[in-house]
Amino acid sequence: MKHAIYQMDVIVGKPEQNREKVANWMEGLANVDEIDTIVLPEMWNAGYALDQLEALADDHGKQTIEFLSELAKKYDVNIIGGSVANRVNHEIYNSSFIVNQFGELVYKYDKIHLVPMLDEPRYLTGGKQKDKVFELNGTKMGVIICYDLRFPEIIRSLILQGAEVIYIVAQWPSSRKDHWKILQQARAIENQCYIISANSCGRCYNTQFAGESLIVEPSGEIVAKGVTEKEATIFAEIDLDIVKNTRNQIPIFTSRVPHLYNSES
Ligand SMILES: NC(=O)CCC(=O)C(=O)O
Repeated sequence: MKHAIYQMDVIVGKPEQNREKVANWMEGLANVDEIDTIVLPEMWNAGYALDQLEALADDHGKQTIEFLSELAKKYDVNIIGGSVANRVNHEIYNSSFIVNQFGELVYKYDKIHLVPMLDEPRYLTGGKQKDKVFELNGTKMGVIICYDLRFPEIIRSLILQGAEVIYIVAQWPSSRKDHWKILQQARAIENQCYIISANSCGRCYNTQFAGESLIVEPSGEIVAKGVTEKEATIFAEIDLDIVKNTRNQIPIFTSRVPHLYNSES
């Protein structure tokens, strides 16, 4: 599966301009014919203009779904639609929409863990649905949003549902970029899966976002990486046989003893 990740400098508070930016980026992908899946970052419609989201959030994700569907059909690609500010009645969620190459919405995920350091709990509502895997081209996958990366339980849950690839869409700050890299490598190793991340790279008020979007193999090796704090397109092909081989060589999923784990839930 060939991927193109958009490490985007999101224009804060300007959904229309950001949609135009994404459309132009796709238009400019020289080899779009060969790409199977596109990945966008977190909150790419409005950025972290949290105090303006009442006016800027997409109503029931309608505009976003329509926009992503059209692009998916036009370029014959699956789209891991990053996430957008999404108004559902009186609440605003940080929601990811996944669209397949036929333009069909295959999954929606609302970010569960809201970030106190970015004031998200004041403006957003946390997702209430349980995480689920989705399928693209016959492969089970999962998506999480940024801060979710700090909660290993959510990725393990997706893996136990059969996911072989986990997408992380993010606006992760430069100030904690070591965590960004190390946590992704750890999640890839402990779950023997691919981790594919799209981070943003610009500034929002006083926060600089790190870029450094990654593709990490099940061994923890980084096979592709975006530049630091600048816009970039990261191309990488993943080989799902590597997941199977890794799981055969170090069979952690048959060695697990779940009835001895003192789970909280
Ligand atoms: N957008 C985010 O969720 C940022 C997460 C973050 O800053 C952190 O986990 O550290």
